[in-house]
Amino acid sequence: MDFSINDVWIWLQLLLDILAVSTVLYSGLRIIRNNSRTIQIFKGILVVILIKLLALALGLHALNWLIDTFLNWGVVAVLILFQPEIRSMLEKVGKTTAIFSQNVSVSQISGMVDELVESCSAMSRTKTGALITIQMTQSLQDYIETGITMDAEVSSELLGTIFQYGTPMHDGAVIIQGVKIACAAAYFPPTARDLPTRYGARHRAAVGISEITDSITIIVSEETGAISVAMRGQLTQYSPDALHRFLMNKLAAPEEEAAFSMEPVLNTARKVGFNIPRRDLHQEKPRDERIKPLEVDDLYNAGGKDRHE
Ligand SMILES: Nc1ncnc2c1ncn2[C@@H]1O[C@H](COP(=O)(O)OP(=O)(O)OP(=O)(O)O)[C@@H](O)[C@H]1O
Repeated sequence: MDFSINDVWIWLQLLLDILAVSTVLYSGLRIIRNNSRTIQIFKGILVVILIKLLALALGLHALNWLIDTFLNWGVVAVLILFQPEIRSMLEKVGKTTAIFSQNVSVSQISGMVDELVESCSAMSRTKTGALITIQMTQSLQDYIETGITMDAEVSSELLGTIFQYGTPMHDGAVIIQGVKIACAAAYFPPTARDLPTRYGARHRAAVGISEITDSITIIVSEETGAISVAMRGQLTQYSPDALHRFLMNKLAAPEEEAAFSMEPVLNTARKVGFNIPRRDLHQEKPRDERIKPLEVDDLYNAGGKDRHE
C-alpha cells in the first residue's frame, strides 16, 4: 500500500483532532464531576434536550420552538452561569503558579510540611479551630486579596498565633503559596451542597474552595479537635502522621499526578495505534499505600462513609 506525504498529514490531522477533542471533553467532564453546581446545571441541560427530542418525536411544534429559543439563549446563559469555572479553567491553562514552579526544593517543602503538621497537631490537642489552604496549580490570588496579606515563612508558632481565639486574624483562612503564608483571614465561598449537620461554616468554606480550585485545605475542628482535609469536594479525616504522609505525597511528588491525568488522552492515542506503554499503578505509586485516612466522607454520595483502617 502506498502512502503519500499528503495521506500522512491527513492522518496526523485526524489524530490531533481526536486528541484535542478528547482532552476538551475530559476536562469538561472533570469540571462537571468535581462541582455540585455544574452537576445540577448539566442535569438541567440534559432534561431540556430530552424534552426537545420528545417534542420532535410527538410533533409538538410550539414546545419545540420554545425550547429552540431557550437553547439559542442558552449559550449566553451557560457562559454567565459557568463564568467562575471557565475562568478557573483558563487560569489553569495559562498559569502554573504551582508550589513546584516557585523554585521550591523538596527539603523546603518537607520543612514546611513538618511545621504545618506540628501546628495542626497542637491546635487539635487544644481544640483551636483552623482553616489552612495550600495553593496547588490554580491561583488563589482572588481569595488572598480578601484577607490580610502576609509574606512569612510557615512556622508552627506563627500558625498557632494566627488561629488563637480572640486575635484579629483568627477568623477566616490562611493561604499558603509555595512555602510561605500569603495571607490570613481570607474568605472562601462556602459550598452550596447540603453537608451533614455536624459540619459548620468552617468546613463548608473548606469544601467550597476545594470544589472550585485544585487546592488542598486542612481544617482543625474547634468542636472536636479533628483534623480533616478538603480536596476536590471531598472531606477526609486524618491523624497527624497520616496528614504528614498525605501532604508529602501531594506536594513533593506532583508530576506523577499530572502524568496520570493525561491517561484518558493516552488511551485514545493507544486505540488509534500508538504504542505507548501503560503505567503500573501499584508499582509506581507505592507512597499512596501509606496513606491511611481514619474516615472518608464522600460528600458526593450523600451519607456515604467509608472506613479505611
Ligand atoms: N466562608 C468562610 N471563609 C473562611 N472562613 C470561614 C468562612 N465561614 C466560616 N469561617 C471560619 O469558621 C469559623 C466558624 O466555624 P464554625 O464553628 O461555624 O464551623 P465548623 O465547621 O462547625 O467548625 P468547628 O468544628 O471548628 O466548630 C469562623 O470563625 C471563621 O473563622
